[in-house]
Parts: sequence; structure tokens; C-alpha cells
Amino acid sequence: MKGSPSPALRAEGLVRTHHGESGPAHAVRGVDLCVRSGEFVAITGPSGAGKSTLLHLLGGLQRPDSGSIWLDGECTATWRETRWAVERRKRIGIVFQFFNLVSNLSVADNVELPALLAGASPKRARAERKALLAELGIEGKERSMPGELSGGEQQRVALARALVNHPPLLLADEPAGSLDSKGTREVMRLLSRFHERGQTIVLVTHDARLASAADRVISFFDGRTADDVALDSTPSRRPGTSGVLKLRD
Ligand SMILES: Nc1ncnc2c1ncn2[C@@H]1O[C@H](COP(=O)(O)OP(=O)(O)OP(=O)(O)O)[C@@H](O)[C@H]1O
Repeated sequence: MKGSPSPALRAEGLVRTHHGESGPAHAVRGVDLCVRSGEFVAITGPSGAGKSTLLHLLGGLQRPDSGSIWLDGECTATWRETRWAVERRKRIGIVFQFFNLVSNLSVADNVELPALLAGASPKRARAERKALLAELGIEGKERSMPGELSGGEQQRVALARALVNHPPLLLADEPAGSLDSKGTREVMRLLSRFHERGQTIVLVTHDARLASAADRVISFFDGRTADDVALDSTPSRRPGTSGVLKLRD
């Protein structure tokens, strides 16, 4: 394989059961996954299939009951909360459906915060924030509070925040789930643009249009991988057009 000798992300035998008031929910029931560096993988499936739980396991936001996760070939089994938090800052950007911006911080501060926490100087954090907000088309909103922005604008700020430390891996959980079709198209274009530059992306979505921007679509059903198909990546295919589904050899 060209580039990194290890996959960007590998998971083996992941199992996670939630214990809620209505009894156990077997959200993830033994999942193996391998994502190459630079690959864009979409995970789709019905509500309750376990997609978010899987993404949370991959980002260290929840721990598996069993199974293991490797990031760039490094086993994470011994990582505790603080180590995951440190590694997330450097290696994993996460975008959530409902943005999860800090409501009492300005747009600028929301985006700069992860850079400062990762040790960047204020000058560097500011420069990164400016570049990203310009790239995402929301310069001029730096002083706004998240509540003053449209859903699409908030999602772009969330994307800027996730990418401010240049993490090699981006995990996105229904990043257009609360947006209208224009907002969805914008998110799709942005994800495609970052993917074209080599960003590794794992996207959880119900939305077939968003999934069509990926290299590979994994269908998830009842806590397990039901199907894994590569999308046609002929040069004529441009991100944002619907990909031709082709069964993997
Ligand atoms: N914190 C929790 N406590 C108890 N049960 C949970 C918890 N989180 C998820 N579950 C249950 O685990 C199962 C999988 O949920 P999950 O959110 O991972 O699915 P999903 O595929 O992402 O669904 P959706 O597309 O609706 O977001 C569901 O039955 C859900 O009710």
C-alpha cells in the first residue's frame, strides 16, 4: 500500500451494549472495520442500527465491552480518558449532528479553543481559524455567537473546529442531519473537498446523497456490518454526483 503502511483506522471484534432503563441494547455486536489513509467511508443504516455508537467507539468517546481499535497501527486498548482526549486533539476531528458548539463562546473562540488546548500559540490558533473560516466561506462571522448563525453556518463552524488541528482522521456523525437540502449539499461539497486533499473520513449518515460522496459505503444493520460496497471512482465521477454502486471484488 502506498503511503502509511498501516490503515488509518482498524477495528476488530467491537462489541458494545448499552444498559438503559428499558434493558440492554446490543448496539454494536462484533464489528470489524479497516479504513485506509485518505479513504472516505460512509456508514449507513436504519435508525437504532448502532451507527452512532460505532462512531463513538472509534473516536474513544465510549469504550467497547470487547474488541480493539488501532489508529495508524497503534493499539488503543490501554488508553484511558485523558490519553484519548489528547490523541483526539491531535489525530481525530469529530463533527456531530447538532454541532455541539460552545454556546457562550464566539465563533472565533469555538474554532481556536482546540488549537490552544493542543498547545498552539494564540497567534497560530488565530491564523488557523482565519484560514479555515475563509475556506469554509464564513469569514466575517468570527464575533457572532453560535445561536446567531443558521444551521448550515453552525455546521461549517463545527467542521472548522474539528479540522483546526489538521487531524488525519475526521469522524462525522450525521453532519447534515439537521440541515435542509441546501445545507446538506454544502456539507457534501466540503467533505468532498477535504477528502480530495487526502483527509481520511468516516461518515455516519442516513442520507444517500451524502453517502454518494464516499469511496465506500458500509451498510449497518442491527449492530453489524451488513454490506460493504465500493463506489465507482472513475475519473469522470465528481464528488457530489451520485456514484454508481459497484460490488467490491
Ligand atoms: N446511552 C444509551 N443508553 C441506552 N441505550 C442506548 C444509548 N445510546 C444508544 N442506545 C441504544 O443503542 C441502540 C443503537 O443506538 P445508536 O444511536 O448507536 O443507533 P444509530 O444507528 O446511530 O441510530 P440513529 O440513526 O437514530 O441515530 C439503540 O437501540 C439505542 O436506543
